[in-house]
Amino acid sequence: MHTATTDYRLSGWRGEFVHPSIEQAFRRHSEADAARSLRRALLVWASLLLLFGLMDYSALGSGYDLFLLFGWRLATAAVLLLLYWQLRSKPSLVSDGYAVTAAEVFGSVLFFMLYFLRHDMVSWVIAVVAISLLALFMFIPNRVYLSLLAAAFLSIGMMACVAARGMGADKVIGLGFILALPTAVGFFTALRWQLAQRQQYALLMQVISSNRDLQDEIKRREALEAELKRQATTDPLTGLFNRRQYEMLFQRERERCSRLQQEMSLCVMDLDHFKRINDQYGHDVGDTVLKHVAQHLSCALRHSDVVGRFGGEEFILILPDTGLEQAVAVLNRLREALAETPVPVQGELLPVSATFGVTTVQPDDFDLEVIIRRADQALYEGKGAGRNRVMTA
Ligand SMILES: Nc1nc2c(ncn2[C@@H]2O[C@H](COP(=O)(O)OP(=O)(O)OP(=O)(O)O)[C@@H](O)[C@H]2O)c(=O)[nH]1
Repeated sequence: MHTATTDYRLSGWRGEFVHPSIEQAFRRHSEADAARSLRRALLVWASLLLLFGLMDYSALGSGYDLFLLFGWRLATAAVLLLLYWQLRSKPSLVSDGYAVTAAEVFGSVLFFMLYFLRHDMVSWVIAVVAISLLALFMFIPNRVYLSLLAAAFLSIGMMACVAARGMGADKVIGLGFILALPTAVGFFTALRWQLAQRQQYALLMQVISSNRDLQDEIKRREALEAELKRQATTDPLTGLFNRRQYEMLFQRERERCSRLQQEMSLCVMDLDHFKRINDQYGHDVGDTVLKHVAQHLSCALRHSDVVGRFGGEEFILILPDTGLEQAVAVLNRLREALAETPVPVQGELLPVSATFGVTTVQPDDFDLEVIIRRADQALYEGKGAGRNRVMTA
């Protein structure tokens, strides 16, 4: 389960997520892209600044005014390029927005200078200021209110310049209205853009989260399926194959061995005097012994052999690609190892032994019950002959 907040509500007037941690996550997510587009914009801005310097030269010729203007252009371009360079290593500058706002305020001063020094293009300056006001909102993603500050500085500065040149109050106020228009358009466009970006991000996060939940659910179901399969095919106490499973595996191995013309043996194994263990130590100890023996059988036999619990303290061993003589040798080794490995219970070492009845599966042996009965008969004889031995049938 995911504990992180999933409160994707948006504040319409701030243009941000209501929850600060979600807002931060969004900014981290979009930072690299935003920094890339801001750097591109800074480069264009710096290039235009320098390019328009050529027009200053043709209008003013060489002189103090040109040097002043060109000096400011160079200084602004340097600030913009410094920011461009900084953004490469520190894309978080785009999210906090202050450095970009400072650069914008610095760059705005050029318009005031142009207004005073380029008498040939006074009305042009005002038109360019109006366009720049719009552009301001595009330069600072996620910080629409900082853009508003920079826009206010540029607008009020421009109005002050107009007033300083002796224009009447009606002209100054008129200019204020003219500049308020692109500011309002820029502000609301940026606000809507910010909201749209965040809505898209919220959708993306919800899809990712749903996918993750789906993956978790698939994993949970796979584990459940595996567990159900395990329960359906194994004996709960020993973990060995249950009757249904070893019957199925027997048929598969029998067909495979007959196809490859290999021999195959089947053995029934029964613990000796197991009743005594139960009676003397209790049923729980008896269970512990059964688990120990099951573990022993699984480890000692080949991976291709099939070990199942036949019932009670009886086990069934299916040995593919194994003739009778070979099976007897294997089972004798198993028997000896079992007898030599007492089971530790209640601080004691409990000796355990078993009797084995083994038979070879004949080509006309199709019925497992018949084969088991044959092996069981040998086992029965082994019990009668004193137990702890391997008997053949
Ligand atoms: N603890 C435990 N005992 C079981 C389980 N299934 C069967 N038994 C016990 O196994 C014992 C089998 O006893 P018997 O059939 O008399 O055989 P035995 O005592 O091993 O004697 P021999 O086979 O003749 O050597 C009985 O006491 C059953 O109760 C089981 O799952 N857990």
